[in-house]
Amino acid sequence: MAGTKMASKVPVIVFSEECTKPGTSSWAEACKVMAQALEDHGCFIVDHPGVPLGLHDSVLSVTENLFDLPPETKIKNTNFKPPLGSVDTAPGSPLIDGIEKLQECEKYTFLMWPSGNGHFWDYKAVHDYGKFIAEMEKVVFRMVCESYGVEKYYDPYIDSSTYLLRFLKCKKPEGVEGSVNSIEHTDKSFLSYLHQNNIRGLEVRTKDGEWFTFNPSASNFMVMAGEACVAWSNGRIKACDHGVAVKEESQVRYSLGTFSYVTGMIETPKEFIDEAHPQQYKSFNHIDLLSY
Ligand SMILES: O=C(O)CCC(=O)C(=O)O
Ligand SMILES: [Fe+2]
Repeated sequence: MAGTKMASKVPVIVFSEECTKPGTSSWAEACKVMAQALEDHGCFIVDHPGVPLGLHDSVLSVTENLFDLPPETKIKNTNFKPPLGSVDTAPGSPLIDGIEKLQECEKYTFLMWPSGNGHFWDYKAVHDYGKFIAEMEKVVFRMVCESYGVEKYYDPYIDSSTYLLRFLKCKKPEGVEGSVNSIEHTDKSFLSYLHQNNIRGLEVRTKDGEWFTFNPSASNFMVMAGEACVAWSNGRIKACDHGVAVKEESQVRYSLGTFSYVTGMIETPKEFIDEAHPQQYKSFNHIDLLSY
């Protein structure tokens, strides 16, 4: 299949140059695979050959440095955004709200490292990562809009969407039998993008109810629909049920959860509504959903 490979039940879409060009046959094929995967499992994997060289290593190295900071430093971040995802949302868990904006990355970095130990590269790496995800969302959302014939909603959505990055750390303590599990949940984001180091852990529930383990790599991103996307699509798209189960002992799993959300109202396009599909969700403010 052009631009896509079915390595597993959760499809992998290769974001090659050809595939990310609207109008090509691989673009059309990817649109189909993406919409079907979102309806079936609420997720798909993007294998992105265009990840800038070194971005994966540099952003994970910032993640490690952040977790090495003392709790009294981490707690200085008073942005207790209600959870967009559901894992490790304790005060002080590192997060940057508005990762696509350089000044937000800068502000957070200086809050964490006020003595400034030459951390320009850190916030630059984090910001580059944010920009990269925001660009990926542009392709993903354009494909989604095209699949459902709702292209006119693309611009207003992209103009009002923003990205929250949560850094996550999980380690299975020595001597514990089985795996260390997080709770199974769906996110409240519009879309979530999960990327991580090489310690496996992320599991998603597929259409048939089985758990699928994400195989991490520097170029792989799990893209999941959150509850806001379900409401927007009038229930056509499913929210991805997922959790984290770390089985490898003494290994530290670092992951980056980027959650897109809209600063404003989520409204179901009328194209999703007809007699057979009556409107299921009233318009709502996305921020209100987060505190619900
Ligand atoms: O660590 C992960 O890969 C998953 C995190 C997650 O599901 C969340 O924060 O909502
Ligand atoms: Fe989540």
